[in-house]
Amino acid sequence: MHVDIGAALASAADPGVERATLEDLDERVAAAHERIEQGRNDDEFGYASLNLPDATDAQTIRNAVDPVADAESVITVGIGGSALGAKTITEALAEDPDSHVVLDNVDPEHVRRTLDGLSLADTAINVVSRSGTTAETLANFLVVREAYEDRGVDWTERIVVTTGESGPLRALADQHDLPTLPVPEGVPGRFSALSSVGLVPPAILGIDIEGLLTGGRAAADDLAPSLYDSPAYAYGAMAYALEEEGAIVNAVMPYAERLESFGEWFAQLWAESLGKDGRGQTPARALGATDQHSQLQLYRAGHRDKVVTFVRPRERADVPIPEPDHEDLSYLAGTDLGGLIDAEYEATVASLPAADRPALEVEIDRLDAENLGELLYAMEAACVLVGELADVETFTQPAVEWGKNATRALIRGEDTEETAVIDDRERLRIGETESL
Ligand SMILES: O=P(O)(O)OC[C@H]1O[C@H](O)[C@H](O)[C@@H](O)[C@@H]1O
Repeated sequence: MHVDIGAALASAADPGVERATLEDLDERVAAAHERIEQGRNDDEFGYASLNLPDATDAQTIRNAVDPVADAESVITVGIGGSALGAKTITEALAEDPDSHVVLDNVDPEHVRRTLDGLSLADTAINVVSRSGTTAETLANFLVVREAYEDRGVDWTERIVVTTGESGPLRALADQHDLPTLPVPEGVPGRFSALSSVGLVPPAILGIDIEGLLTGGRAAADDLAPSLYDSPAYAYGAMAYALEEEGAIVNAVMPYAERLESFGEWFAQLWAESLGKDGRGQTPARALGATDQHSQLQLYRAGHRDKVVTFVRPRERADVPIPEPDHEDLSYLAGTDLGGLIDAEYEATVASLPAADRPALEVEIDRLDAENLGELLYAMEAACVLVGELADVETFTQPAVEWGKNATRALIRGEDTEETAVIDDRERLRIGETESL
């Protein structure tokens, strides 16, 4: 993996980072690296995430999924960090991307249609909740369970549960004697892709989970006390410095359909980890080349509050473009779709500094298990570095808890501080037909 920061230097873009600023920042990167290494050595909460490539035992995961390894597809019941890692990995690496279905939302129509469309006898259930208490996950689990029963399929034979030591999900797993994997100690959900939390569906679908861990290990070995020696830290340091210069939006634009969910995973990582104390880049999601034809207008000519992060695999399987039978299309003769998407990538990256707007490039060799493991780990390390530089509590998410508590109180019909806020919130309804 490598990172190119040239198009985000002040000589190329505004907002941009002066080389002198980077030199100064490099000393802070060295100090942050020392702090991160200390945390890793002590397996401290959060920092322990960066030890997962060594700490995760792939064989334990393979043993746990063995009873369901014949499944043709997997349904994951989980949300946020308990779903997005697995979703990202299977979307990128599974032979059939539709073989992994994620029920993270509780939109009833979506849940019903998803279950109706699956052959449940051939579908393994992967239930994941670090806390074991998340309402969406527990509710969907009960619905999924009943769907299996209704179709005469023994769900207890098709399931793997990943959860913590306590909580309702753990209690249910014990009660029904279900195969259960633990969540890793000291690792917040959004940092747990390279653990049982993210690797069960890939293992069931025959993905090289050992390769993912090998890639993670390679990225860990690349962490160094200078941003000039470490692609992950170079990315993190630039993201931090760009935010300081006003780039408060980070639009992640992979040039690979199979990396579309990577943008979703990155968004949670960045937002929940760094959105604190009145700061943090807002992650935006785009897909190359598709969004060149929609969002790019804003990125080149809108507010000067953004950096675009381009991500691409350098090699990919190709599809030749058939000989055109119209002279206006002769420029496509002898080319292929890979050549076209690469040309679009080069053109779009260059188009940003040409409009005085910053871009960062992250390139991996190809989209395989090792390179994906490297990419996920490197982005986690970059995020931890930004947290150190910005001096925020990277590994907590107190602002999310408010909504979770309020939802639970509403469902239970309790009067709490949160429900009072909901009752009292200001409204100015236009075109109201009837009150709820
Ligand atoms: O794994 P769970 O405990 O079910 O949590 C799932 C998600 O819930 C919350 O919204 C947290 O903010 C996320 O960080 C977490 O990934």
